[in-house]
Amino acid sequence: MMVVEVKNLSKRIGDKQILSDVSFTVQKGEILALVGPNGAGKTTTLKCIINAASRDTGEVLIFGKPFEPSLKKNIAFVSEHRKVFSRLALGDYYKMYQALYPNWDDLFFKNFLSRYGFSTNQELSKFSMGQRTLILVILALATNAELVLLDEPTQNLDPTVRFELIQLIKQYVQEKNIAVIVSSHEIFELEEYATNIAIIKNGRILYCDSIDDAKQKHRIVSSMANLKDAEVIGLLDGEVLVRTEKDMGEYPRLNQIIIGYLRGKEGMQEIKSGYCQITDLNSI
Ligand SMILES: Nc1ncnc2c1ncn2[C@@H]1O[C@H](COP(=O)(O)OP(=O)(O)OP(=O)(O)O)[C@@H](O)[C@H]1O
Repeated sequence: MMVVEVKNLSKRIGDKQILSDVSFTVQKGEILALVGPNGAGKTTTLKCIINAASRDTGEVLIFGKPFEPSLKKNIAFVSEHRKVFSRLALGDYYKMYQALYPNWDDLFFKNFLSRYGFSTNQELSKFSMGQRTLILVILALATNAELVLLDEPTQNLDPTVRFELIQLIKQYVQEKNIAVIVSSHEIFELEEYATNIAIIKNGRILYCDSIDDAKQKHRIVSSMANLKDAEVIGLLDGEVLVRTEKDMGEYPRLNQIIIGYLRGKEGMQEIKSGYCQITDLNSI
């Protein structure tokens, strides 16, 4: 079932085009990773989905409908800046979320509290940035909302907590059959939990697909390979990411697909007669 449909979203601020014709969909059971460099438009896209930022053109449908306030109880969002109300304790947040979200999963949240031993009397603003990130992501999952948006959910987390959180997100999506959109720079860890990928650069989606299909459709080949039946996507160190239906080269890992699209063909002198030549890989 379709949870989010983003159709041809464009947005300009002043004379800067922030988003250009952004389109993708997210279904139940999917974890879509929105990846791209700083300033690519990831946070703006998330904000447009939850109606926290305006758009110039395009459409966003959530559960098949344009945004309306009643949808809020079915959407949870963890923002990039982890802003929290000063003076509100973790216990206050717990009560607030419980009241706002009718499907609140109390057992899940209580298990989390006992697992980490966090005091509900401590002000949320007094937790470390990593602890605050963890708490806000767990609060978002405990809402049982059918759409969860997480901006950089593993930022500032130590490796153990990061691993546990990734497992929790994965397990939670599978068990509850919800949809998650994650904005992330952590391209090496995405393979562990994302099911779909949307690569964004300069406000444009360069590629969007399920990760399994993306791997099927691309190959890593030598820079001197015959590329007659392949579309060159981008350069990796000494190798090339290509899109092809031919069984050539090796299947890529997700991070190679992402880097290939983000780097593009820059540094490639020319592609002629089916062969590509690399000029200076160190310049990429
Ligand atoms: N309110 C604003 N006024 C002016 N420019 C803005 C505003 N909000 C965002 N931008 C610009 O829009 C672009 C996209 O920003 P956005 O925060 O969506 O990127 P991002 O991909 O989330 O980046 P990061 O990975 O650094 O968090 C940036 O160039 C940013 O400077």
